[in-house]
Amino acid sequence: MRLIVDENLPFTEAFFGKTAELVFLPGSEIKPADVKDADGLLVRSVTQVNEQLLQASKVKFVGTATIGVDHIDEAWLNTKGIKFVSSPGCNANSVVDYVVASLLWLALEDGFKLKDKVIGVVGVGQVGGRLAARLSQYGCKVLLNDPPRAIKGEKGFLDLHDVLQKADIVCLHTPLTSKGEFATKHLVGVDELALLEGKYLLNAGRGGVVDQQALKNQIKKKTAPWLLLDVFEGEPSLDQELITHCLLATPHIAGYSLEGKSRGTEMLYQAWCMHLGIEPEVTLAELLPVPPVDLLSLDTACGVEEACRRAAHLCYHPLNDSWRLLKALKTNAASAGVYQALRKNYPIRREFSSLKVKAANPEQASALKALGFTLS
Ligand SMILES: NC(=O)C1=CN([C@@H]2O[C@H](COP(=O)(O)OP(=O)(O)OC[C@H]3O[C@@H](n4cnc5c(N)ncnc54)[C@H](O)[C@@H]3O)[C@@H](O)[C@H]2O)C=CC1
Ligand SMILES: O=C(O)C(=O)[C@H](O)COP(=O)(O)O
Repeated sequence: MRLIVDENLPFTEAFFGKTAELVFLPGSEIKPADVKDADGLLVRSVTQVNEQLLQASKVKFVGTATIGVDHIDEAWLNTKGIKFVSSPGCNANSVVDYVVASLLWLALEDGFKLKDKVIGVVGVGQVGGRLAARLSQYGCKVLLNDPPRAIKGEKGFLDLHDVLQKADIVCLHTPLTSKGEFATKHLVGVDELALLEGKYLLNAGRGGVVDQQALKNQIKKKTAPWLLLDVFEGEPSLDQELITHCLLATPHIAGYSLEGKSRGTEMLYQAWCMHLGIEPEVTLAELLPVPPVDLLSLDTACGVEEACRRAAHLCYHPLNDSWRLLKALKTNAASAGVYQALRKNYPIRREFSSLKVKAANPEQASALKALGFTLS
């Protein structure tokens, strides 16, 4: 068995080594000649998997270690009987950690309490659902928009414009789709952006969900929302003018916790074993290293939100990623190269749940638990 593997998938040797010969390639450079004699292909979001790539190959198994599947022509794979698997939810906690860490930073910088804000969540699936749960348990008022769920009769959802009007902070967590009743391409366009003036807009879904040109026009008119963007239209190229305007701009790394990326590999390994009709022998639990900080012990002098912020930023501070991106873009005009290099050399980052926190009082304990930390 021969597997072509994106070199940015962690633990592939440990998971797949006994079952196949592995050929590692940069994901954006995988070509038809590379996959011609392969049995399987393991990718991330940067490989377009379609007829052009696979028509002359004998690949019978394609796996993406990502939640998003907008880089995969699933319909074509289906017609060819090629087994396709994605990794639903693999890095959802990582994205939620990213959002929570970002909002706690924002609250400090802009002088508000996160708990006092109304948060709109657009797209209430694995990511949006977990984000909404954490924030509402923390005490925020959370407004939800998800028409595909609402139309099935599920309760608790509002119309998009209602959410944009009523929320102080809007977080986008839909997939990118361009067909069908609920297509999300440019879901946030001129009219929606007009409702967001003076508010905060965080996008950690896909860049194309926001009409970037409309956003840039709004920036010129000084009516744009404050932006926290992890994803951009046209990646890997980045619009430097837009990035300069962002409060936080990160190179599509919201899902890049070690746990999140590795869970993707583990999910593909389990699907590959099933495809081969063998029992999985390796688990992620035995591969993950011990987290670098064992225990955070908080003092009672630390206020509840400050306690959460300290715990969050001990695990992850989004400003580090934003600073690295801005700095690299200042010294390098080729934004695609900067984007790719930062993602390829991403430092190890652990999820909130990996940190044990000793709270000083019950208020701290319940807020920390709500936001995803493990209480000691
Ligand atoms: N920035 C990053 O690093 C990451 C980004 N993502 C992106 O986040 C997206 C969401 O991930 P999950 O929550 O795991 O996916 P999911 O499939 O569990 O949830 C997506 C939700 O969006 C809803 N939705 C679809 N069309 C909509 C519309 N027009 N308006 C409002 N809601 C709509 C769906 O009904 C669903 O509930 C992924 O598709 C991916 O593109 C995912 C992981 C990491
Ligand atoms: O899972 C997803 O969907 C994501 O957006 C991934 O975090 C993106 O990672 P790459 O595949 O682009 O490395």
